[in-house]
Amino acid sequence: MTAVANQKQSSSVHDITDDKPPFGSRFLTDEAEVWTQNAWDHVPAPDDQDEIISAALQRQRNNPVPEESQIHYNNRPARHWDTFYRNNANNFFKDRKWLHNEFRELVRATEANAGPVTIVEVGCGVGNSVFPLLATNTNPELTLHAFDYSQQAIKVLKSNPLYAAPPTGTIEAGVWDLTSDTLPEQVAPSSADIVIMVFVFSALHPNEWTQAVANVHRMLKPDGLVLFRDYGRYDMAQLRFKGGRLLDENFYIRGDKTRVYFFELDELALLFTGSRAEVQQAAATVVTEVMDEQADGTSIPLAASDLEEISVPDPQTHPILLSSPRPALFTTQQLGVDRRLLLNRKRQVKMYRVWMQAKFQKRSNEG
Ligand SMILES: C[S@@+](CC[C@H](N)C(=O)[O-])C[C@H]1O[C@@H](n2cnc3c(N)ncnc32)[C@H](O)[C@@H]1O
Repeated sequence: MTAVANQKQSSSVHDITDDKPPFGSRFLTDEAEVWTQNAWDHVPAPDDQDEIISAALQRQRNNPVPEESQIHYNNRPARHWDTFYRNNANNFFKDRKWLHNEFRELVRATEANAGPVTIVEVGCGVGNSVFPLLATNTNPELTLHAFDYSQQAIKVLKSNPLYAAPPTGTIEAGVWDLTSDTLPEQVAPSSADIVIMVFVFSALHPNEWTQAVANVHRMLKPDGLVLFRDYGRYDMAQLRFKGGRLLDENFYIRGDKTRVYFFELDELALLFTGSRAEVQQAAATVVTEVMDEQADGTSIPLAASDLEEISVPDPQTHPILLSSPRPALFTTQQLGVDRRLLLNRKRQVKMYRVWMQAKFQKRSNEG
């Protein structure tokens, strides 16, 4: 299967989860029931997962991308996304209708009486996150800014009829590189209430992470929120990469020349909050949330091993994060692993997906 086809499959994964109960509330108690649904939450990986991971990493490390090609892929990556959107227009990613289920702040921000709210999406693509928000928005004082470094993506986004005539609120899109050293001119420092980052951070080179986080921090108001969702370590999409795709540890080039990184919890915590210690803190929060769900009867107990998996930071943190002290820019409101077993019932295929989901809040004492 080509990487593009792989990606298509991962896109359809999002379709399956649309309009379903939020993050972590469908639990598989009886293995015999497995084929009765399209998706289950927090399903531990199969017993032989360690061997599957080792074999995949070995295969990938044995045949990494040669250095001269790395330069080619990492140089002006936006053009590869331009090609991607020229080939796929708005037919690839489905609308992310689940976004407001996962992040209730988005529901509040789009209510009629919410008052002035500014939301910025970085790496918006063709608008699969902003248009569902705009379509259901009843807040006349909502301002949506959508940025992507692919000119082609922004062109397609602007051709959406909702862009020219939003039912209420305003939307403005533009070309901007999240890793540049200035903010987009439409967004003043400390002016955004919410920044949405959905499957964009994984497209950056690890060398670009620090600047990207600094930019997001700079555009947010004190106490403003980052709503984050992206690929997690050893997701099925990572393990499927064959030889000739590995750029750096956990960082790959797809067949269409777009890049993708697979994150671990402690990496995200270090990047946004500056310390590993917050990982344990944050992980404990996630565990509590899951247990609260049990208390009100909506779910059933997690396996102990699953909880442990959430609360122990992975030692394989990218070296770039350990090379110098990180500033404590944000606090963590949510940081968790969303593990889902997705089933293709027709083909009787099980897919173990791993996503990271987080809410980071800009420290109020920061300007
Ligand atoms: C996987 S797509 C996700 C698109 C959109 N967020 C969604 O949910 O459908 C990743 C997007 O990030 C954009 N992107 C990657 N690196 C970027 C950067 N440095 N600055 C701005 N956009 C970037 C790509 O052009 C692409 O549109």
